Amino acid sequence: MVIYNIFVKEYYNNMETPIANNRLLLIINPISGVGAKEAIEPLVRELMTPAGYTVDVAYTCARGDATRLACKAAANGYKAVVAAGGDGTVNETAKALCGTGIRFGIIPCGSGNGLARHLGIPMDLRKATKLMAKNHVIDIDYGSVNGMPFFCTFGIGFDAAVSGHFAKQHRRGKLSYIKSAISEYINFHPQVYTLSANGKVLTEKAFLIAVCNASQYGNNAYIAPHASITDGLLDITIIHAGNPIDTALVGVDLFTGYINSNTMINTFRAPAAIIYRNQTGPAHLDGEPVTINDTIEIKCHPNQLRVFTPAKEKTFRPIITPIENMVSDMGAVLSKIFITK
Ligand SMILES: Nc1ncnc2c1ncn2[C@@H]1O[C@H](COP(=O)(O)OP(=O)(O)OP(=O)(O)O)[C@@H](O)[C@H]1O
Repeated sequence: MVIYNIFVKEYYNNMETPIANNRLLLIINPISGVGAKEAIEPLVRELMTPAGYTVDVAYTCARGDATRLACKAAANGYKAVVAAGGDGTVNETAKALCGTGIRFGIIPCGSGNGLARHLGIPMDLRKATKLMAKNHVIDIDYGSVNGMPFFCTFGIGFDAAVSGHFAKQHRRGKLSYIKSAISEYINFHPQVYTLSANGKVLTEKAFLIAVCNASQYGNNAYIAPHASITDGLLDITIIHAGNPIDTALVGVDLFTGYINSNTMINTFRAPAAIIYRNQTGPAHLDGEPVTINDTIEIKCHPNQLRVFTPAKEKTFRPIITPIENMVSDMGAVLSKIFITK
């Protein structure tokens, strides 16, 4: 912790004078995911320097650091900011960059990496960095909930309960998510929500309501498989409360990409929505637990964040895309083992 504090202090000292050239700030969250982070800094220097960037590096010490660092970089004329972490780090960093035109890069090393996966950014760290070095960018939408931005998904109900449980775990990574989901399911009670969008109002007892800018929660769990991140709309998925067999089938469809055809689901697109519930309670923004009001105002903000992405956008195909992504994940794990050896 002391070492990381020194890193942040050094970075702030270096930023006393405004910088006007092609500076890139790499923000590394040392506790995200389960992998070691030592290789990231040299990798980014090696690949982004020939791409025309001068690389500065800062490590986060606590929640909120990535936002403070990215704000400072924006104020000091940095041209690109890269977050190495999971969706929480991506959220904290990206929210400081919306509307600035500063290029935002993701090196996915979190537990879920939902936004990176949606954008087609490789899970292999070298491949993800090589992709940034190609300098291809698009402007993506983001969503807000009572003024708080999210880039991947926002949810209330079961997914919020899982993110609350996950945040208390000492170990991060996929396995901790699975453990949290099982332990929350046992005591979970669905609530009644009233949702108003596109001039219609509906009231129902739901297992969860997910509002999606991107197609997945992370770990290839496709809660809105056909969501576009550049259409100015949010995909709203309501999962009805059902019995354990219904829920298990929704779970299967979540990973095969067929959730939209499951009879327990109601899904639609809207540029904005309001959800009412009986009381203030838990929710999650990009997997980070928050407590929010009984009245939840949701909006889409089109084309606000400039992100490094692959040049070609892939169309989602049920079964095929999940299998392709699983294979590519295995490749990333193997390459990690190979590099550390
Ligand atoms: N040095 C630190 N010590 C403790 N927490 C930190 C530190 N730096 C950042 N954080 C917080 O760690 C949390 C988790 O980070 P992040 O979401 O990137 O990883 P993850 O949860 O493993 O991945 P994902 O969100 O993809 O599931 C964030 O809320 C972030 O604010």
